[in-house]
Amino acid sequence: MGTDGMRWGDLSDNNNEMGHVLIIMLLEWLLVLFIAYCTYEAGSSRSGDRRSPFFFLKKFEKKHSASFRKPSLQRHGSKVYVQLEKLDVIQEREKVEQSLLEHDMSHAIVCDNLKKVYPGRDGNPGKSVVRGLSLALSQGECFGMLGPNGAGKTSFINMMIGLIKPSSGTAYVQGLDITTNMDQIYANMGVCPQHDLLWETLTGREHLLFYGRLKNLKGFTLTQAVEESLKSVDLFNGGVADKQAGKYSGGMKRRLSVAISLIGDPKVVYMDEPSTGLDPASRNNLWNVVKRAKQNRTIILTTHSMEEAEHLCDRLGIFVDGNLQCVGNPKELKGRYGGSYVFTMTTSSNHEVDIENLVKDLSLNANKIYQITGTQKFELPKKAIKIADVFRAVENAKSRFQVQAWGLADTTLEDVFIKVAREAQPFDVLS
Ligand SMILES: Nc1ncnc2c1ncn2[C@@H]1O[C@H](COP(=O)(O)OP(=O)(O)OP(=O)(O)O)[C@@H](O)[C@H]1O
Repeated sequence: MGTDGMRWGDLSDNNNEMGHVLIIMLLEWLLVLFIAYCTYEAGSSRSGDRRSPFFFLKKFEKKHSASFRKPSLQRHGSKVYVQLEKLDVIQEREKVEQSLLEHDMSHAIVCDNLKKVYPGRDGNPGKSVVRGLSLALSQGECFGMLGPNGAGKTSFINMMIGLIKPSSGTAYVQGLDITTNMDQIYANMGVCPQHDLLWETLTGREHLLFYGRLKNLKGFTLTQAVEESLKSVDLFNGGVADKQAGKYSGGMKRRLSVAISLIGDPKVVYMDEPSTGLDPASRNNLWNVVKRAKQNRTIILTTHSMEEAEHLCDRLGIFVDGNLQCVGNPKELKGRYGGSYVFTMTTSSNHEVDIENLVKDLSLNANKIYQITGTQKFELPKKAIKIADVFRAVENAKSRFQVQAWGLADTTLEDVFIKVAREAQPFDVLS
């Protein structure tokens, strides 16, 4: 008949290998469990994108690459670009990496090394206009994108709204990937383009009804949303809403474009130079609309107006030649890049040298920002000068020659912009 088989007591018997067998089975079980976890994680990620089964190695990989990233060389045609990332930009990139790694949903928009290269034509090399933009924007944040003409701001927005495809990298809007889930993103996105895209023969109300329907609003909800929208941009009273858009003033058209971008309560809105071409009163009106709209929405706004940026935005990024040069709130940027006073003096042109000498006496480290027919502007390092000394020097100059005007001011956002844009150009391109 059969034997009793193995018993727990036999484990201590050196004549059988049962102890070893159990240890091997335990190790195999742990290994299979780990492989199953990796396979599951690789198949389920935010936005439905597949992750590498070796995603767990990324933590080490990222740390390694971050420390080597600072100055990097890129070749485009005959030009060599030196990328010198500033600490704030590096920190923003790390924030993006962390957010992606942890599936952090507190960010409404996450751009992950977004790049755009327009293909070259007639044998010319391609044009790189967005060179690896990494940005993480919180829910409810209004982010201002500043930059000189041709910096790549519109190209960036066009990628975000699905008009053009990124050449590499991607962005996530509320966890949805712009390269694969644009249809879902559209349902919760609003756009105010740089130039008003309106039908001259349709009224303001008809525009909003049309765009409201595109956002899946129907019946009473649609009528109510249109009415609220018209009221919020001051196009409701006096029958304005039922006038053809072709008869609207520039300010009214712009306000209608902003209203269109906000209909259906989208959680993410892009505004490309919303107040361009408006007179100060219309611009103030529009700013009030945007300010009201900021609650609970993430807005990316491009602008050439420093006043607008300071007025509306929680954070700003200065974008030059496809690269983010700095990022922070307006106060931080002024503090970081503005360790100086701006001294301006206007005299007749034959006293320009006297002014240069006056400034040199105040501080040998002063920098001339510009000189235009008798008006000179200098940066004076705050640490090196006393305001009283400046006043004394100006009084002294006034006793010797005619000073038409002068001023001493703290750094403005415009000074920061000029400084950052100017510093970025010579370093970025070494031909
Ligand atoms: N479809 C295209 N093909 C090739 N080059 C393009 C294309 N669209 C834009 N560019 C070029 O890309 C660069 C960036 O243009 P973009 O409009 O994105 O800049 P921007 O910062 O929005 O400028 P602005 O402030 O003047 O609106 C410019 O040099 C422009 O000529």
